[in-house]
Amino acid sequence: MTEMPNNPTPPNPTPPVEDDTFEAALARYGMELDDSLASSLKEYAETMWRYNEQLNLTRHTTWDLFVGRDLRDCLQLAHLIQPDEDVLDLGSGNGVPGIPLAIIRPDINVALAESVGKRAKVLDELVTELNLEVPVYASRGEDLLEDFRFTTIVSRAVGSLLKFCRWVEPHWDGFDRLLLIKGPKWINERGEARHHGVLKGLDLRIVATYPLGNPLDEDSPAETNDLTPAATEAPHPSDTSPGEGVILQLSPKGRFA
Ligand SMILES: C[S@@+](CC[C@H](N)C(=O)[O-])C[C@H]1O[C@@H](n2cnc3c(N)ncnc32)[C@H](O)[C@@H]1O
Repeated sequence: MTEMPNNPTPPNPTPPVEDDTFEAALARYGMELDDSLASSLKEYAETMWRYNEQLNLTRHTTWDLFVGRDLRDCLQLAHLIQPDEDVLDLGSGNGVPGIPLAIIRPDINVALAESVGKRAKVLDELVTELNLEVPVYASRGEDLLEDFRFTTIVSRAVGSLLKFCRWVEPHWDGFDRLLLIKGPKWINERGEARHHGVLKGLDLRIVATYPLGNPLDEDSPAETNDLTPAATEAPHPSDTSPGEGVILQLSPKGRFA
């Protein structure tokens, strides 16, 4: 007769793992992408995560974070760019938003600027591996504006509004507008920028707002499938809830009437 163990193995306390696949995360966030676009974006994330094992590029290493934060920001941004624009991603780091933007919008020209040489080298290898025609500059983005012209500079998680305005202030002839992806703290950043007078002569508009929460979290703001940009007129700050992401557009007054 087989002896029963004294201490039988307890039931596995780990809760059932959610379906952690790209496709399941897209469905959770209500994003419908065509198969070839989804496959290119998935390839980007998987390749970037592989490089992330050698060099710290991102902390967004689950499909929920990639889809809910990185991809959501990039899809919002993609709606705001006109065909044929020359776009610079300033402070590209892991390639967000520039690389997904180049994949989503093959009709525009995207370049990446990354000031840390090792990261720029990895970005260069990454775009080569993904067969993307995206130049990577190992340089401070604002310095590139001495030699190149862009229609739009895009950026996420690189510097406060104050810092950005100071960096690009001497270079407004080198580009038409800035599109900055920001979280709820943008209102404080605007206060700081105003306090230092760096917004004088500039138009600041909110050109997109969208919920940041996880759709599985009941406390998070309601998710919508509407990826169209929100109003182009800046609403009152209280119109954006604490859980919202925004895209801010800055341009010299009167440039975009
Ligand atoms: C926190 S990471 C953000 C990366 C990515 N944009 C994202 O949203 O995940 C900021 C990156 O910007 C780079 N950086 C900071 N200032 C820069 C500048 N003036 N020009 C180019 N790169 C810059 C840093 O080296 C770093 O890799």
